Amino acid sequence: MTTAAHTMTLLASLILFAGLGAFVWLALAWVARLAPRASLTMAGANAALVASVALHMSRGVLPDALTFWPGDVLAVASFALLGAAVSAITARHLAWKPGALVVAVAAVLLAAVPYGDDLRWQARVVSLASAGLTLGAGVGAWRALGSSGSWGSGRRTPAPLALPLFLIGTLLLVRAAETVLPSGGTPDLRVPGEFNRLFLWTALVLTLLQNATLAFLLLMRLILRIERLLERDPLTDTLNRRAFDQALAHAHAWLARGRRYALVMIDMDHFKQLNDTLGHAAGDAALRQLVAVLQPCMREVDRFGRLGGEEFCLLLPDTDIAGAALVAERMRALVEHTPLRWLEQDWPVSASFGLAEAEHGDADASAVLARADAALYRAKRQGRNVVQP
Ligand SMILES: Nc1nc2c(ncn2[C@@H]2O[C@H](COP(=O)(O)OP(=O)(O)OP(=O)(O)O)[C@@H](O)[C@H]2O)c(=O)[nH]1
Repeated sequence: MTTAAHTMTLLASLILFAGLGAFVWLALAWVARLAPRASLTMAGANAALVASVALHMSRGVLPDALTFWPGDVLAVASFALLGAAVSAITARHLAWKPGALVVAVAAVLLAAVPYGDDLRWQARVVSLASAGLTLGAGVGAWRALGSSGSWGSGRRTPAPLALPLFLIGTLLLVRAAETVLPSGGTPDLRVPGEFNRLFLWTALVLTLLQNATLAFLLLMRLILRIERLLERDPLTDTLNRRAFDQALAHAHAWLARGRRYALVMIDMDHFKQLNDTLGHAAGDAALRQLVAVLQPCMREVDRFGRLGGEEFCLLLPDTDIAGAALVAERMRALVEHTPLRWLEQDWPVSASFGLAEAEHGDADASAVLARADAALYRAKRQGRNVVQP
């Protein structure tokens, strides 16, 4: 049989868990400086939950004006903060406005009906608002995780990571539904009863799960960021040599299974002269501009890397040399017509292009790369600003 001591112990455990959660998130934000905005918001979500449950437990001990309405508003605020933290981690933008709006509406609705013996209206408002916020956060996280290039990483992350948020939202909906059932128990969580006992046990587990989910999302984001740093050239944000070689080896492995590919080797013309005349900073700007100008000519499946200096290479899967020539010619014309704006003057820029298509006789990708390089060399010999197959 459930006694009042049982439910009070469960409520105290909830305070302990959420309090610990708040402490850990604060440490992550202040000591480890790990996603400080999201971590602080999660600390806030846990702290609001602690305050809300503590006020709930103090009903009848502290003045009603302090424990009822403020406690309920804090409960909704806790879920609003959870939603904001999820957006800060998955979308890198602290979307606090929708949550603040829900808290404000809930606060008004809670104040609309006086707190008396029957607290079902208030329980309904708190549960529905919190469920809406949590499910909203779940949908946001699901979308952000599942979209290609999630978190700017260029690859998909498993959307089901957002599932715990749906679980918590559903539990809150059940709590709201319970208040409309004729058999529904009292919404006062201190009162002993099977439903309250079950609800509090589940809430305990889900509080842990909620914190673990957010911590896991944060870890995932960190891993993706490190992966990105490892494979990107810091100046131009294209693939670095190692990552490009990997992509190339992968494409070459598919050649045996009938999937062709072509390479476009790109090298800026007279880059040393530009560097010497305008300085290294202008050279860097020219390289970044070159990448920005070329990017619209690429498909999502193409891989673009910086091989070194002012030399780049574009890998075009499922493309023959004629297709590569079309792309390269479009790129050449775009580069030629986009001068570098430096010191309020336009400086002409151009690039040379060498092409190669993978052939079944190519032992490995370096043979294809060598042919593209040789073609590029011919393009330079021809006077530059040309495409050479
Ligand atoms: N600003 C800048 N310059 C770089 C970078 N990496 C390499 N360089 C410079 O790029 C220049 C390359 O010069 P070259 O290989 O002679 O090429 P080029 O002057 O373009 O000559 P062609 O390719 O024959 O037209 C050198 O001066 C390098 O110092 C970089 O990241 N930033």
